[in-house]
Parts: sequence; structure tokens; C-alpha cells
Amino acid sequence: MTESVITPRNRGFLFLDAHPAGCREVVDGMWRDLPSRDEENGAASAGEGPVALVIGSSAGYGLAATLAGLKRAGIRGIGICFEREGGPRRTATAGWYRTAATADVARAAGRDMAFLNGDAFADTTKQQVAELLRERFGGRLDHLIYSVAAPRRTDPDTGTTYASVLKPVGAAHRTKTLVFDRDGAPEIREVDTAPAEGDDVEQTVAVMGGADWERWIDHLAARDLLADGFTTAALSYIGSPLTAALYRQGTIGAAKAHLEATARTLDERLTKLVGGRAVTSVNGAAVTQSSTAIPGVALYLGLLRGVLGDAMVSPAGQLAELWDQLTGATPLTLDGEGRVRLDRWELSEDVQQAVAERWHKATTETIAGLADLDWFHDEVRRLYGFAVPGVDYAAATATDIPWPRSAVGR
Ligand SMILES: NC(=O)c1ccc[n+]([C@@H]2O[C@H](COP(=O)([O-])OP(=O)(O)OC[C@H]3O[C@@H](n4cnc5c(N)ncnc54)[C@H](O)[C@@H]3O)[C@@H](O)[C@H]2O)c1
Repeated sequence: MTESVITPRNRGFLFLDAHPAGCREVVDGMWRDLPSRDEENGAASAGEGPVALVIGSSAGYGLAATLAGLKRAGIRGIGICFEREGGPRRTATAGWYRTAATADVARAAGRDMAFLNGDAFADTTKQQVAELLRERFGGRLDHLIYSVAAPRRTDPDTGTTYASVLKPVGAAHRTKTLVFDRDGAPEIREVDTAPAEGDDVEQTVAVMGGADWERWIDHLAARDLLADGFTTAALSYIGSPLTAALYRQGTIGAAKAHLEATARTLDERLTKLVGGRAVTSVNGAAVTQSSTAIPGVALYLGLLRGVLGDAMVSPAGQLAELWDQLTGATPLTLDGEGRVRLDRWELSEDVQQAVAERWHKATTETIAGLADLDWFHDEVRRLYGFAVPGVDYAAATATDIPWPRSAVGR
């Protein structure tokens, strides 16, 4: 067992190491904060709940989906993510440690939850899941949550690897952005992003659009693994006019439009096939490894928190609501474009107006009074298990945590 004191080393918002005890406490804290399952909603008792597959289960919205599903909807099933094991020079990724902690939480709750570490885009992973479903979960899948954020995808049919980019479409875009210097002092800068060129849009759509989600459904349907009434949701984002040029109207927005169009096609197919549903779930802004990589989003998130404080709805809180809708505990409520909207707290007119006013006033000198920078800074560190209350960072901690062999009764 390797034990060491782990001190954070970072480049901007990216940290090289993760803290296992901190990551565990993040998961335990999310679990404690989740609204508990309402027995009267007809959720099943331990061990007999619906079978779910969560793709992207180790971080951000997928982790929230896994924990909320376990606690709120009584799910069992499979989580898939793509994480790196620890080595002599670096710890494992935070998602590796969070998965170990999530498996323990599931086991303690009496839920059979298996975790696969692999490329969700590969057919071999899809085959593994099909086998697991058959061998361990009675050959029927009730729910699938698709929450992948990835920089690249290899198409199994052609072997072509696509890369997603974060660029505006049409014209270059200048945005304000938030950075922290070596001493942690905030600075507001302007950054220019060149417009998409060549096949940037197609490449981004090929990675972050609906192709792989549809391939999952095709794969499972062809093997007769979808239960009657099967429901599936993929995560989407609309966001503020302040980030629109780079997000919703940018290359990633084209991918989200494709994802939402895929939902509409899948919904028709699933209705006919198993009386099922496919939707996208539009969620609010959250600090994640993926979101903080988008220019302007760190500033936006800090200001949003400055405006909303604790009224920001956590990913776990939003996903608890999504599970209620997917399991029928509450009615599935869609907007005019067939999307579940869990982002209203972010996009309400008064909130957006208040954030926009602060955005325009934001300079290096004024930012501390406009944004909740302490919260944002801590949230970024918590993505890696640092800055988590109650964790003793001076203590040596074991870093070679094994991948979970999480099985109830095995
Ligand atoms: N963060 C936000 O503000 C926000 C808001 C609304 C919607 N969303 C959407 O939620 C989804 C997830 O984003 P996030 O911010 O939670 O991301 P994240 O970076 O926190 O998590 C991404 C997850 O995908 C997994 N993953 C990456 N590549 C994979 C691969 N090839 N195979 C298997 N798993 C892989 C990672 O292991 C991780 O579990 C995205 O569709 C995103 O657009 C995010």
C-alpha cells in the first residue's frame, strides 16, 4: 500500500493529482445531501430496483446521476467512465477515486452496481455491458443516462478519430475570462477565439453529438436488452447569452443541437419498440472539469454564484428531479422541443440580467466584489478532492486504491 501526503500541483484549473480521501468525502457529502427516496413513490426495496446504465458515471452530471439514481430511484446496474489508474509519479484520476467511493456507497445501500473503466465509444465496451446485463441484471435495462464529455471519439465503423473543439461559428469571438495567478489572485482578461474552420463543426458533432448515444441504443435493442417502458436521457446545455457565441452558437452548440435532434428520432423509435422514451435533459451550469475548459465559463460561474448563492441548484439536486421524471414518480415534463428543463433557475430573466450587469462591470479590480471567487476556487479544487472540509491534508493517504469489484452478495 503506497501512502503519501498529496499536495496539489496545478496548471490553471487542471490538477495533476487527486486526493483519494477528499474524493471519497465529496461522494459521501453528495450522498448525504441528496433528497432521500420517497417510499410512497413506489420505488423498489433494496436489490430489486430498476436496472440503469450511466455513461460518464465518475464526474459532474454523470456522477450526480449515479448517486441520485441510487438514493432516489433505487437503481442497480452499471456505471461506465474513462479514468486513469495511479502510478509511481501521479495519483489516479479523481474519477477513479470517486468511483471507488461510489461503489462503497452503493454496496452499503444494498444495491448491485458494477463499474466499467473503458471507452464508451468502443463496441467492445458495448459488448461487455450487454454481457453484464445478461449475466447479472436479468437481461433487461430500464434506464440509460448518457453524460459523456470527451475530447475525442473513434468511430468503430471507420476507425476515424474525431476531435471536438470549442470555437465560435462564423466570426472570431472576444470574451472576458477569469484566471488566477500563481498566488491565487484573480485576473480578468480578454481572450480571442478564432472561428471554426474546415470540418471543425462536423468533428465536434461527431464527438459530442448523438451518434454514440444512438449506437448504444441500437446495440442494446438489437440484443433485446431494453425493458418495456425503457427511458433514456442525454445531458444537454443551453446557457446564457453571455456564453452563447462560444457555447450554444458555437461548435459545441451544434453538437448539442444534434444530440437533441437524435433524442427526437430515438423517442419515436423507442415508443414503437418498447413503449419507451428518449429525451435530452437541459441542465444548469456547474463547475466541472469540462465546463471550466470553456473560455468565459469560469467567470460566468463565479458571477452566477455571486448572484444566486445557495439558490444555485446542485447537479445532484437536478438529477434527483430527472430520476423522478424518468421513473414516472412525477410526470415527464418537456419543453416545446422535447427537452426536460432543469436549468430554469439559471436562465430566469432576473438572474440573467443580474449576471449580465456584473459581467459588464467585471475587471481585475472589481471582480472580488461581483463574483463568489472563494466558492469557485474551492469548487475547482474539490473536483480533485482538495479543499474538502473535514479532510486532513497533512496526513499520509493511500493512493493505490483498487478499481471496485462492487457486487452485492459476491
Ligand atoms: N458542466 C456543466 O455546466 C453542464 C451543464 C449542462 C449539461 N452538461 C452536460 O453534461 C454532460 C457531462 O458533462 P460534465 O460537465 O458533467 O463532464 P465531466 O468532465 O465532469 O465528466 C465527464 C464524464 O465522462 C467520462 N468520459 C469521458 N470520456 C469517456 C469515454 N470515452 N468513455 C467513457 N466515459 C468517458 C468521464 O470519465 C466522466 O465520468 C455533457 O453532455 C455536458 O454537456 C454539463
